[in-house]
Amino acid sequence: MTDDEVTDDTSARSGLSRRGLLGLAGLGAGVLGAGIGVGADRAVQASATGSSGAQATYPFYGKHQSGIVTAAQDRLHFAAFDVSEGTTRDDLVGLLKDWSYAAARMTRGEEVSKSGATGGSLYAPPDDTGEALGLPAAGLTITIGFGPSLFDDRFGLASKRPPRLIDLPSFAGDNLDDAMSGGDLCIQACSDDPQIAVHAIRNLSRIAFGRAGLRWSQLGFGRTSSTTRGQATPRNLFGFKDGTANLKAEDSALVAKDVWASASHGADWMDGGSYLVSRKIRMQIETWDHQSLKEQQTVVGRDKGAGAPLSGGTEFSAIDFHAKRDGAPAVPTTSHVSLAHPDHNGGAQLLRRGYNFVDGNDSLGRLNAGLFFICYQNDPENQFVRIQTALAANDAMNEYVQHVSSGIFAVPPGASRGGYVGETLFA
Ligand SMILES: C=CC1=C(C)c2cc3[nH]c(cc4nc(cc5[nH]c(cc1n2)c(C)c5CCC(=O)O)C(CCC(=O)O)=C4C)c(C)c3C=C
Ligand SMILES: [Fe+2]
Repeated sequence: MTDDEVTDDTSARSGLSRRGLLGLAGLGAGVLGAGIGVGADRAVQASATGSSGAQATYPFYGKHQSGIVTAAQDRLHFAAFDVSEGTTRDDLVGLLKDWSYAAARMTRGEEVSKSGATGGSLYAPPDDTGEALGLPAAGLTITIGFGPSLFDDRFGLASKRPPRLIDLPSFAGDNLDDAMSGGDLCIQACSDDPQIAVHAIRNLSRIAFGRAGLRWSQLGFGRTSSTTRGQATPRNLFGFKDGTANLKAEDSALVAKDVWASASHGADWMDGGSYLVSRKIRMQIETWDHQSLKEQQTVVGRDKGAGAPLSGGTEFSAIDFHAKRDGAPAVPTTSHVSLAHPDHNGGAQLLRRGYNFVDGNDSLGRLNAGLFFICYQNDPENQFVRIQTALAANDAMNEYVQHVSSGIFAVPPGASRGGYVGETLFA
């Protein structure tokens, strides 16, 4: 636990709102009358079995939301929502309170409400869907964000839009699917157990029923970045170590400079928050697999085995952009790491937190696979946009990748104990 986090306790709100319970019922007041267990104090059934990793829990309340510098878990379920027509500002606040209440419980390994999957009325749908019963939280974090569209004229938030929550420009080579992009709200659920991450999104979607609906969602596996020095660098679907030069939680001065938003950035309510950019990047893995090892390493700019820069050394050696091989730069100027490196982007750095994905296959028998890229920063224009502009123009990797979905979200600071994510925005 960092100094910025506070331990969760049970002093939070006493239960889901009536609207949240209606969402769980999926119907109306008649069902409520049938007796959903509002506030019923039944024992939570999540058991404490499994490995020590599975036992990991991260606090929901704190200065920053968990799921940003938290050691990247192995699985992801990411969801974007649109607020439903007719939803008022008060309804939206109610939704954020309900999400925070349920999220705080789930991150402790509890069900979404006290009556949960089996403790309510026999004649009403249970509050919790039940597939996480008996499973530990497995390091579940639930991170909530607000898209630019939330700051239109529907909820009186236009004047509160942070100047750094920009609309992303289009980049060369983009092939974005609008239906899989954007969204008023997002939830990033990460856990070391895929069932726990899916359970979180499924139940938060139910709670939102009538107030917000799922716009798009993405499952991910095999984190493609380390976010702490204690983690081994994982590999992406090109088979390369990914995350070597990532910002790490231990780099506290850099994290403070590059990740956390501050009141001085033009939106007081974002102090302690961050900005999330998501890009679903399809990777032509069959084409890649036909390339020689030399070509693959030339594209990345690193060695495939150890992950060392092509200028020499070991995985964590600094890249020497002046080193020459056969009279040419040892790390090609069009290699991915050269173009993405802070030295070539005015010092810009990102905290990357992406995941591999495989969504079945296409009609030609090619895997629909790639990287669901997620990064956090406090200045998307001068961080993600700057780096992606350079990559889109010249990256040798472009021959093998295509961006198909895009999102940007303001991720507010963490909730105060018993409060809710977004409380500083609506204060
Ligand atoms: C705009 C930001 C980035 C996108 C989009 C992106 C896509 C992408 N990356 C890989 C694989 C690797 N990336 C690596 C390093 C790296 N990538 C970015 C940014 C984006 N990548 C940065 C800032 C860096 C670090 C550069 C540096 O400082 O050296 C690496 C090398 C290992 C590492 O340092 O993490 C790999 C491998 C893929 C496959 C991909 C899209 C599908
Ligand atoms: Fe990269």
